[in-house]
Amino acid sequence: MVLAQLGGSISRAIQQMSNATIIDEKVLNDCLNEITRALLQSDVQFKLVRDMQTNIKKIVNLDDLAAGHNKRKIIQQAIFNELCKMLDPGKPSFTPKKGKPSVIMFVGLQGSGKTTTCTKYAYYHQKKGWKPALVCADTFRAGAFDQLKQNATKAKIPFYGSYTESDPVRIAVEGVETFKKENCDLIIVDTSGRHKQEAALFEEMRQVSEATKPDLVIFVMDSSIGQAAFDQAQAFKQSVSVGAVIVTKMDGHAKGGGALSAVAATKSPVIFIGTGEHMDEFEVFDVKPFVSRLLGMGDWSGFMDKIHEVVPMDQQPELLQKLSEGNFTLRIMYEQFQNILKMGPIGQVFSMLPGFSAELMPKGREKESQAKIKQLDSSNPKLMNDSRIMRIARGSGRQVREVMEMMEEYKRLAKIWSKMKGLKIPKKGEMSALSRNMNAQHMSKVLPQQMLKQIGGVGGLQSLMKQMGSAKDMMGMFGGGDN
Ligand SMILES: Nc1nc2c(ncn2[C@@H]2O[C@H](COP(=O)(O)OP(=O)(O)OP(=O)(O)O)[C@@H](O)[C@H]2O)c(=O)[nH]1
Repeated sequence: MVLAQLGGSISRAIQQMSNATIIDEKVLNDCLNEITRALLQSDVQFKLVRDMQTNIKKIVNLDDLAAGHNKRKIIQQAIFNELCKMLDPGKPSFTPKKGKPSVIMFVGLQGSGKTTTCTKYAYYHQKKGWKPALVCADTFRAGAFDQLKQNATKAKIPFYGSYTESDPVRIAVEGVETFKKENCDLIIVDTSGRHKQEAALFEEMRQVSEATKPDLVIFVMDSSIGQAAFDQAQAFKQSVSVGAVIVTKMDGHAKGGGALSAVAATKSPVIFIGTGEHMDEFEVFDVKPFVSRLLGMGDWSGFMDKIHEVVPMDQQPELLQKLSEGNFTLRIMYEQFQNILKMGPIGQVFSMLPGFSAELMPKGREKESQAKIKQLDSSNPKLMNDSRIMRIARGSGRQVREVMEMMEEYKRLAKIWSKMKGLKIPKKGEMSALSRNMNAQHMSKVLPQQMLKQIGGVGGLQSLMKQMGSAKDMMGMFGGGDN
C-alpha cells in the first residue's frame, strides 16, 4: 500500500532524529525536510506542508525546552498533531441509525469506484447487523445495473433496478419506496458517474437528490487525482449537499495523502477508504487512529472493533479467563488464528498493532501468511514427538519443516502468554486507573522490546491504553462491552 510507504518515510525520519545523541536545530530541520519531501511526493498541497513545518517549529522551540524534557516525544507529538490537523475537516458526518430507514445517495466521477463502494458500504453494515439494500439509478453506463446486481447477489444484499426504464429519478424513487416498505434501514442509491463540466448530468443528479431526499450524500473519489480532489469535491458540493466522502483505490496510488488532505480542506469528512477491489478491502476512516497507524503507532480501538466482529461474545470471557491463568494451548492458538483470518485482510489487521506497519505485510505476501495460519492443527503439543510431526506433515500435505515452524510459533506465543498469568480481568464498567496500570505492566512484558520502545515504554503504554483504548474498548478486550 502506497500510504504505508508515506508512513514508513515519516516514521524513519522520526526514528533517525531519535537516534541522534543531541537533538539540535540541524537534526530537527533534517527530520522535517524528510517529512516534507514524503508529503510532497504524496501530492499534499505545498502550502499545507509549509504551514505544518512552520507550526512544528513554533511548538518545538529547542532553546526553550528545559533540560530534562523529552524532546523526541514532544517533536513526535507535534508531528502527530499537525498531521491530524491536516486531515481533520473539523466537522463530523451524519451517522445513520440502525433500525431507522436512511437513504444514502452515492455520487462521483466516472470510474471512481462508486458501484464497488456502494456494495462495500452495504456489506460493511450488513456484517454489523443492518438491513441494507441497493438501488441502481445509473441509467447512463451500459452494464451498470448488471454490475450492481452481480455485486449485490454475491454479498446477499437486496437490489432494485431496471433494464428498460431510462429515467434515473423514477428508478431511484421506486427503489427507495420498495425498500422502505421492506423495512430496510440503509437504502443506498448508486448514481451515474459524471464530470464537473457535464452540466446536464449534474442537473440530473440534483433531480435524483431532490426526489429521494437522501439523509446523506456521499461523494466517492479516486485517490489518484491527488490534490485535484479539492476542485472536484467543491463542484459536487455546489450541486448537491455532500455530507461525507469515501476515497477509493488507496492501495495503488502515490497521491493518497494529497487526496485526503485536499478533501479535508473542503470541510467534508472522509468516512471510509477503499483499499482494494475486494468487498472487505474497505476501512473506516478516523483521523487520529489513521495517523497513528500511518506512523506505526497502532490503533487499539480499531483492533478491538475487529475482535468484536469475529470473536463471539460468549467465547470472550472464557478465552480471557484461560489466558489470565497462563493457560495457552495449541487449541487456543488454532482458534484465535482462525478468528484473525475472519478479521479481514491480514495486513489491515496487523497495521492496527503498535510497532507494526502495513509495510511489514506487503499485499502480495498476505496469501502466503494466511496459508501458514490455516495449516495449524489443534493437537496436544506435549505429545509432539518426531513421528507425530512426520504424520501430521504427511496428513496435511505439508513439509516437516512447516509443521516444526508452527510448533516454534506455538512455543513463542505460549511463553508470551505464560507471562500474562495474573492479568486482572475487570468486571463490566470497572476499568479503573489501577487495573489499567496493572495490565499495562503485564502487557509490557509481552510486547517485543522494539515495539515497547516505540510506544514510549510502560508509561507510554499506560497512556496509550488510556487514550486509545477507552473504557469501552478495554472492557471489550476483557470480555465485557455490549455491542
Ligand atoms: N484497487 C482498487 N480498485 C478499486 C477500488 N474501488 C473500486 N475499484 C475498481 O475500480 C474500477 C471502477 O469501479 P466501479 O465501481 O465500476 O466505478 P464507478 O464509479 O461505479 O464507475 P461509473 O459508473 O462508470 O462511474 C473497478 O475495476 C473496481 O474494481 C479500490 O479501493 N481499490
